[in-house]
Amino acid sequence: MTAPVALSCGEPAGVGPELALAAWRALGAELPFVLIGDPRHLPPDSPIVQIADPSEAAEAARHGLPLLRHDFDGPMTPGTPNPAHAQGVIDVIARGVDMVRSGAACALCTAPIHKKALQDGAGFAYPGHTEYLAALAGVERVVMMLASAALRVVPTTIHIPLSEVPRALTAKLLTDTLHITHAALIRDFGLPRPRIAVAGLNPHAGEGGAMGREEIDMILPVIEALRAEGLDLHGPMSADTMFHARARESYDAAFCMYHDQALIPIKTLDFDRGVNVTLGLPFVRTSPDHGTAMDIAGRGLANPGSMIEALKMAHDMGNARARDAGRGNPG
Ligand SMILES: NC(=O)c1ccc[n+]([C@@H]2O[C@H](COP(=O)([O-])OP(=O)(O)OC[C@H]3O[C@@H](n4cnc5c(N)ncnc54)[C@H](O)[C@@H]3O)[C@@H](O)[C@H]2O)c1
Ligand SMILES: N[C@H](C(=O)O)[C@H](O)COP(=O)(O)O
Repeated sequence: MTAPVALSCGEPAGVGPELALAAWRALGAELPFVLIGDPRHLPPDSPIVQIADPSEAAEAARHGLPLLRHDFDGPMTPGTPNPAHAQGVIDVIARGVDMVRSGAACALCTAPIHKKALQDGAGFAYPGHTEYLAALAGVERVVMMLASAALRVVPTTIHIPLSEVPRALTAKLLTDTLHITHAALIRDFGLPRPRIAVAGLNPHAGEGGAMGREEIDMILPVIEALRAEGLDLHGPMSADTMFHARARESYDAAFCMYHDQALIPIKTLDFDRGVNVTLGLPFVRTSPDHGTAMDIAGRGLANPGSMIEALKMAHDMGNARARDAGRGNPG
């Protein structure tokens, strides 16, 4: 029997807990996952099955939402984070990582956290899951990808102010991020020769140096060096014209320079099915593409599509990696 996906509860006052329930209603026992969280944070009368061990999840999922209990102190009001919950949210993520690293779970899926609430409530030192998971795994460099049937995107820089992006972009960062992306497209997305389109940083990809020199001084030399290694890279491309339907047919992933350059197109095209997946970790981690949606939390309005896709991707990738490991294939 395959291990379940571990689903961390995320911000209790956000839409995470209700989406876990909606995902169980959609997936049932077909795709066993276990929510790590506090049963009091789910809608009243939710069909929860509390379990003591992840190995019980598959059977439990036939009857209700499998839940590994993690108690939080203090009340939960939908839409308003309780600072007393912040440390618990962080601890649940770490518990999920322990489960997947021990083999008790096949992959980790994370419900959204409210970053500022964690900073204010518990001094959380990381801008998001991505950086926290890298620290927990002891990995220096990980990569954020958002993926859906319509598009895959990678932002090279992630959670930093826009004003700091040009300084943060270095040839080494671009090279490492492209290597990780390329390897993951082969290993986890089954693309033997992935085509990667690399965006420029500036309008019109710098217009030959008239609107910025990062393309000439750094991005193009990195592309040329990696092409010499055999990577199928195109660019630097003008970011404004690389996301229309015809352009998207020419590549498997769009490699972008900063957060919104990458995330605006995918959230515009496929907000209800986009999945955030962290590349470069020693385990599989996915998440829905949206945040805590405080404005609609607890009202039954949240669309579970992205959570369902995130659970499916976690399950499929986690099991594919386990099969590869069984065959002695490091991927
Ligand atoms: N994986 C994560 O942990 C993650 C991802 C993105 C944002 N966040 C965090 O979430 C918090 C809120 O961020 P935000 O307001 O920018 O983005 P958001 O995605 O929470 O909300 C943006 C808008 O989309 C709507 N929305 C979001 N999810 C929806 C769903 N499933 N169904 C229907 N409508 C939905 C919201 O109601 C809101 O109007 C921030 O703290 C942010 O950092 C966390
Ligand atoms: N950058 C992501 C987004 O905007 O959708 C989001 O903040 C998630 O980041 P983490 O997975 O690092 O929490």
